[in-house]
Amino acid sequence: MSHITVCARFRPLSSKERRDHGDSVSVQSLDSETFIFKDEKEEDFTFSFDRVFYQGSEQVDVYEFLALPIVRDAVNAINGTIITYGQTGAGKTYSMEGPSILECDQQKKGLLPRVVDGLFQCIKSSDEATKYTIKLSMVEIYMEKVRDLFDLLKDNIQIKESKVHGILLSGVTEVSILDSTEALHSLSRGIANRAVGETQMNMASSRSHCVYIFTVQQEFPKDKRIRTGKLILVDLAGSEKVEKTGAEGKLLDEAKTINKSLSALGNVINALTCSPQGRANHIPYRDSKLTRILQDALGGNSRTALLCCCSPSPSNASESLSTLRFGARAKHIKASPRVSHNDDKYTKKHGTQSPSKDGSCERILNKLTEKLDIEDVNLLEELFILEGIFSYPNSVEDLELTLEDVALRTISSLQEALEELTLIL
Ligand SMILES: Nc1ncnc2c1ncn2[C@@H]1O[C@H](COP(=O)(O)OP(=O)(O)OP(=O)(O)O)[C@@H](O)[C@H]1O
Repeated sequence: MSHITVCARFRPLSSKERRDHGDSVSVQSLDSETFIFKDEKEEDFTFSFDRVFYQGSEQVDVYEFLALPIVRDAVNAINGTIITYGQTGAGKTYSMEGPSILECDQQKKGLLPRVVDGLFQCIKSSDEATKYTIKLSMVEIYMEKVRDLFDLLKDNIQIKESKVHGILLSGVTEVSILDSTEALHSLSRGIANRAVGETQMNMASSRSHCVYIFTVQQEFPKDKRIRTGKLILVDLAGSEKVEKTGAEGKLLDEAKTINKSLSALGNVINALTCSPQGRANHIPYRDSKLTRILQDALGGNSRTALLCCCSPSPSNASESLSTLRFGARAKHIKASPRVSHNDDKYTKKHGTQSPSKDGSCERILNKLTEKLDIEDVNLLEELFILEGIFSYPNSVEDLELTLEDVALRTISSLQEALEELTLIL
């Protein structure tokens, strides 16, 4: 079963497009899921998506279909990702933010402010005893560097991987948000910082990927159990081809980097799509910062929604066609979301991922082989794998993450042992 929701959205014609081509459009609706698209050579292509939002569509419809199920899941510790894809000017930011985060009429509010409202509404209607904490981080990926939008001095954030928390942005600012108003002010601050950075670097927002990360933590007072759901929204850089931008020098470098990271995204999607059922083949997440940040999101423990934004005008037909093809390919991703417990017992029970030993394990085991029986070594190896200690720390942060992983797993083992004892007594 596929857990990626792929939708297409056509924005209204712009005044320039109207001037150039009058009211003519390349898209002919068949129903709410299927349409015929006419390319530059007047050839017809039929596309089917989970939902198609035509020119007159409302922001609320996009939110309710695409985002609301993911928001509900995030509050229940299932990770979620919402991505807007398309050429510059296709409506990605309009769909994501609306005309403005802080000041815009209710009807035009974009996904972000609606997601914020949705999160707090879900929390309000959930079990009162459960304690929720929501944190927000905002980063921008520009020229393969990750910049903290709440602290512009942190302009080269490193991406780390923890067995418990999955993909992490090392040292990124996390802002605690207590209600919708506070969240919107924080988002607006991040967006304003993005503009400041752009001026500093002489760059346009369409040339970078903007990533919004909401971390929703649940604490159950009865047993102090903690579950975390991560909700990531990504407003991608424009997907137009390099040659069409007519770029030179720095602009050409930017365009190439964007194309590289978007094709890395395409390659990851392809690898996931082509993976034989139940067989783990190599997924090239490490080929770009974007795919690395989205690793958890695309690879399994998440629900993902992709909004393919297009211009309906014949003047943009070739770019719209490539956006739609990207979406059609993504539709084949197979992923199974799971609840993010802060231990890996679930994974073990369900057998979705088994830790593999890497060089550090091998090094220690080789050394031990010299002194111990092969049976002892085999037992140790089993222990390594069970404990999931398989990454050799190459920095203090890595070491801290590994220790935290082990500590959390130990705590949860103790909790489980205590539960079992309580049942016996
Ligand atoms: N659904 C829509 N309804 C009304 N106006 C829209 C819609 N989508 C986009 N627009 C308008 O079209 C223009 C371009 O949209 P937008 O800035 O969202 O594009 P974009 O894909 O984010 O481009 P960039 O890559 O430059 O960020 C804006 O003026 C926006 O207000």
